[in-house]
Amino acid sequence: MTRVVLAPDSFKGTITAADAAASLAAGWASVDPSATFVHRPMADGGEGTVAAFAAAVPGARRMPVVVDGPAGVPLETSWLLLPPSAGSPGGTGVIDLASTSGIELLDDLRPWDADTTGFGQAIAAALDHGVTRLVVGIGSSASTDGGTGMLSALGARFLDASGEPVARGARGVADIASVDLSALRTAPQVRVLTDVTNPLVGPRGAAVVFGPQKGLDASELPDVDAGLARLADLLGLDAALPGTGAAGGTGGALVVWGAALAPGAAEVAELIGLADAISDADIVITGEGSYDGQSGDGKVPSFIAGLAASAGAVALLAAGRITADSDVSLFAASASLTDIAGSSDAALAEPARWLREAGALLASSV
Ligand SMILES: Nc1ncnc2c1ncn2[C@@H]1O[C@H](COP(=O)(O)OP(=O)(O)O)[C@@H](O)[C@H]1O
Ligand SMILES: O=C(O)[C@@H](CO)OP(=O)(O)O
Repeated sequence: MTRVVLAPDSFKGTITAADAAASLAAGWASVDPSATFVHRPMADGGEGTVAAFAAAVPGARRMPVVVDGPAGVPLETSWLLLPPSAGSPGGTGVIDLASTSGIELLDDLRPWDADTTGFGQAIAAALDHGVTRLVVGIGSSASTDGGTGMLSALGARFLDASGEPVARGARGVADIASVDLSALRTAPQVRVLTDVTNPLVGPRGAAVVFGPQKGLDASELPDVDAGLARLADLLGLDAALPGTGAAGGTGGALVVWGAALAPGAAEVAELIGLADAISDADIVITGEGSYDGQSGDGKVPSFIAGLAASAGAVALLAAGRITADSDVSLFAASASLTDIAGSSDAALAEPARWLREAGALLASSV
């Protein structure tokens, strides 16, 4: 009897990690009906982080909240309440920025006006509930506001040269002349799961690397980058610190709030007990939308491959696409939905169908 752990990341824009895991399991079972399955949908701090905790932690409860979404209109979303524990008698609040201020919540990109206010409002709701610990995931954001929206929702004030509050979003960052943190709410224990380790500014910074996917033109990047650099100066933040550039600079804002940043995949794996789940597994299947040259250290698939290797389990990969510059040598076998479906469009259109096929293919390959 084969013991299979399913631990994919979400396939951004097409299928959640939980649904990807279910499809892979169904495909595997069609070839190997006696196999047993443990579902551990993964996340890296970006989209699906709350869902990963919800799937893995008994007694976790979704807490509805209405926030100012990235489109500039109210958004019904939720944060997750984990039961009280020895280290956190008031319970733990899990919030991911992707669910409150994420790029997937937009029909049309708003690079200058989307902001992270909604994320701060969800954090405030968890604090109001009385949680004594926060786990927050950042990534998949719609904005490059340096986390000013989040800090504003927690009591900070960002003022222009005349002492007036600046506009929300990246638009206002350039106008910030002073910052008033006197009414900023006190942070409890906060663990931040960052999906990338980029610094706040410079050629690998939040604006230059992630601004274009949010809709910024190449010609606009230097101004946004310079605004973030000035903001870091005003906040006394080290703009070179790894992770400060996650989610449009929200990583940096969380450091200012007193939080510790940690690479998301490893931290999510630890918090959902993935090593335990893998310890007696024969096979571990992971995956993500695009397995490419950037899928190196820290991303979900390579991290899972390492965990599988240390547990003596066979690691397998299913990805929407697998690019030529990627390293698949970490896996005993891999399956590309694009190859199985015959085209990228087909793979994008029916991810669950092709993930079932991938599960069957992988089961036949070992
Ligand atoms: N079902 C799919 N088939 C083919 N490609 C996919 C599929 N789902 C997602 N992708 C590709 O993966 C990209 C997202 O990559 P992903 O690894 O999920 O996110 P990230 O890089 O932010 O962690 C999408 O832009 C898309 O091109
Ligand atoms: O939100 C962002 O700015 C980036 C980096 O954190 O997210 P993603 O890696 O999902 O593109």
